[in-house]
Amino acid sequence: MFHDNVILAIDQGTTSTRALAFDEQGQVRASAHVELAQIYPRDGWVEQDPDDIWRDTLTVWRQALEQSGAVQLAAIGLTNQRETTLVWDRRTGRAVYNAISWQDRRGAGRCQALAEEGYEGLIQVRTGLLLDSYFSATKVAWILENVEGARAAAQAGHLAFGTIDSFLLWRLTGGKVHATDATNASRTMLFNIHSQRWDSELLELFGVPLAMMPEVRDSACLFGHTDPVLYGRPVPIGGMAGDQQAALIGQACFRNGMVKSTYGTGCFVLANTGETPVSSTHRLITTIGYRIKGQPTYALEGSIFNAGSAVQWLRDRLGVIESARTTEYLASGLRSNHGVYFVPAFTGLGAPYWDPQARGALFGLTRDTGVAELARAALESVCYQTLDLIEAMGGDGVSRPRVVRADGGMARNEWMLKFLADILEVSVERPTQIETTAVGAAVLAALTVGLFPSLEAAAAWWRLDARFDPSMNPDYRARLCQGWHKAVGRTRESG
Ligand SMILES: Nc1ncnc2c1ncn2[C@@H]1O[C@H](COP(=O)(O)OP(=O)(O)O)[C@@H](O)[C@H]1O
Ligand SMILES: O=P(O)(O)OC[C@H](O)CO
Repeated sequence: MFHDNVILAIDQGTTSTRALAFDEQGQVRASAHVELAQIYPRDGWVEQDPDDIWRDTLTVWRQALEQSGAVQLAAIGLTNQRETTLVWDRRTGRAVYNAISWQDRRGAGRCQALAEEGYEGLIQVRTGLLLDSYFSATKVAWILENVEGARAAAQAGHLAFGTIDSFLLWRLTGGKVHATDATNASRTMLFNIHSQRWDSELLELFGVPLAMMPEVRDSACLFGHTDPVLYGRPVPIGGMAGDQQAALIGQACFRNGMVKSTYGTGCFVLANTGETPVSSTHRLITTIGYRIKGQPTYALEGSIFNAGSAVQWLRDRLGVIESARTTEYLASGLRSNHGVYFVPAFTGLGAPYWDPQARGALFGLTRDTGVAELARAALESVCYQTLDLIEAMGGDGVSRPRVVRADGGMARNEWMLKFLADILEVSVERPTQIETTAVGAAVLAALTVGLFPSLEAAAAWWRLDARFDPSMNPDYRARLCQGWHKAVGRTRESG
């Protein structure tokens, strides 16, 4: 049935939009990507142009499909940067304001005020999230309060809210379907992760009418068909999930306790915690990993805001390395980091610290410190930050995994993966396909069109490329980790 057919995964990310065409064995037949511009209207504000997002989606779809040489497009799976918020007019399909990015901090004051009024506990219990402007609630509230006529139009039922998945689904189906999946809903701070419904009290708290909200569906289901004008015939859209949850699926982390860690600009570690949500006392997020046939599988998540961005900074701002790849050669040329630590808190520290005031710092510099030490310290910082998350998860009762599955662009760096294994004291596995986000979206769509009998069967698409085992002397490791924690402490004091 699938011979010469492909499943198309569309991955609408923060800095780029990608499409990958997968064959029935899970092999990538073709891919295309386009960079997405960010708009910075004010300090702390980050937006994107909804029409760019839509145009790029169609461009990468067409390019990938053309290159794949496939006879038929069997189904589409969507995955997306999460939390980014859009409000559009159902009558025209046009967004009433730019997409407000997950990175946008304009809702911080509102969150602070709500925290002072004592809402943190309620929000954590209902949504699994920390009260933070990272999530969608304060973004949609801002649009309703600041875009002329928005509130009245929303009350009259003309406006629709959605994260990027929902917006693309609306456009792809020609304005026929307004829905999202449970993983994306769980990032809005308006969704009750226990009842699996929009929370009326939270909607009221943020002044968001229920009529604006998309229907919440399973991550794998027939969301709708594309408008025939797009491909000549309707194509089923069979899967949707937020990008980090899609990576959990793409990494085949289907059993309770399995952990994946994605290293791109930032780093997101997710542990599958099974059918019971684990409530964190260590400032991690409880989120929906995926929902299949009405049954949610929960995950515990730790987000690090700066990982690959530390390497980018060395390359683009300091200009001391030619490419991200050279960090591997530089780091492996040293016997030790000579006490140099880099805390890349460019935009504050994420989990488990959640310190927006902290700023980046370098420690332990001497006259002998050179580019190699800086490059190595940047790579090491990503590993130490992962350790902090794994330890926080341990504190929340998630037993230390035996293996961490790593992916994302930075997982190309083998020196880093070996150091990660040493610091975590667990094995690190890298799959052959490090674009696991797209794999996850394709898996969900493939499940819906009957390529897999169950989600777990999609583990057949996961193939090991390389495994890194820990071998560092425990005392030496303990000294290194101590140095890191001292550096983080000093960074926070100086913020
Ligand atoms: N070999 C490498 N060593 C270290 N860092 C790398 C390497 N290759 C890519 N990176 C870093 O990984 C990031 C790119 O990963 P990618 O998954 O494409 O990111 P995103 O999807 O967040 O834009 C960049 O920040 C880059 O600096
Ligand atoms: O687009 P990415 O890969 O940077 O991922 C963004 C996350 O989904 C934000 O929560």
